Amino acid sequence: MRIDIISIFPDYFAPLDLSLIGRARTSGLLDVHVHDLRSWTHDRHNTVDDTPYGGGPGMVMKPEPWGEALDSVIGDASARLILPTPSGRPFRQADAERLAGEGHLVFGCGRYEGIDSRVAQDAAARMPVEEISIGDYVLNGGESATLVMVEAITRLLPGVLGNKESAVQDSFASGGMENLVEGPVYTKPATWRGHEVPPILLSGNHGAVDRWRRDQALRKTARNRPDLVAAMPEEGLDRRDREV
Ligand SMILES: N#Cc1c(-c2ccc3cc[nH]c3c2)n[nH]c1N
Repeated sequence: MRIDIISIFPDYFAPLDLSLIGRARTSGLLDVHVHDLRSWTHDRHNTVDDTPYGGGPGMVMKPEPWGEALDSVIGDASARLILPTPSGRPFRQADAERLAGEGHLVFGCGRYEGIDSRVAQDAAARMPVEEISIGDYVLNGGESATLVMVEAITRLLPGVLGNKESAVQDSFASGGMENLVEGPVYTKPATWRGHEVPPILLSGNHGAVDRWRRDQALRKTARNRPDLVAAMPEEGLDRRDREV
């Protein structure tokens, strides 16, 4: 997979040199390029914003630099443009799984009051464009959202997660624990500050451990995410599972 990221704060993406994603880049599993939007400005102040038509507070990102940047970065017809925005469709695990199957993703990181809307309109004539939000809270720009989405997507690529990590047991992952959050996890020592590891986990009875883990995941989901429990089909859940 190739990922291009366009931002006025390219240094924001230094974390993509670290850990599993950094290793995936080094090994060639993942090809990430970060671009400074100001590279496509031509005035002495490298201007990327201007006042909004119709008035109102703040500034809007000018279309010209974005148009030139996207023309330059998107050489192939297979690219998909992702625009993080608070007004976008909610980003879910299913989106991460879907986008992990793409060959080329381009992330356009807005700032200020956003990017001139004609940029998405113009791009949509040439490629799929998705406006996506990572949650119902306000950030100062699209960079944090892009980091979140890049991590959620690229960790699913074959070979990125090592033997020590697993995408199967994750919260929200498919494979029988859909729509459940993860239950509690434990490691050595068996006793720590008087706290014992649940004996079932030391029993060696894998069937009983799996049932216990699903029960714990259901309980935690009911406690922390009653919205997910309410959305579950009736079969497979008893009254106790719905108790907080
Ligand atoms: N995704 C997302 C966002 C944002 C966001 C994204 C882009 C810009 C550009 C200026 N302000 C922004 C906020 N806020 N909250 C989210 N969930």
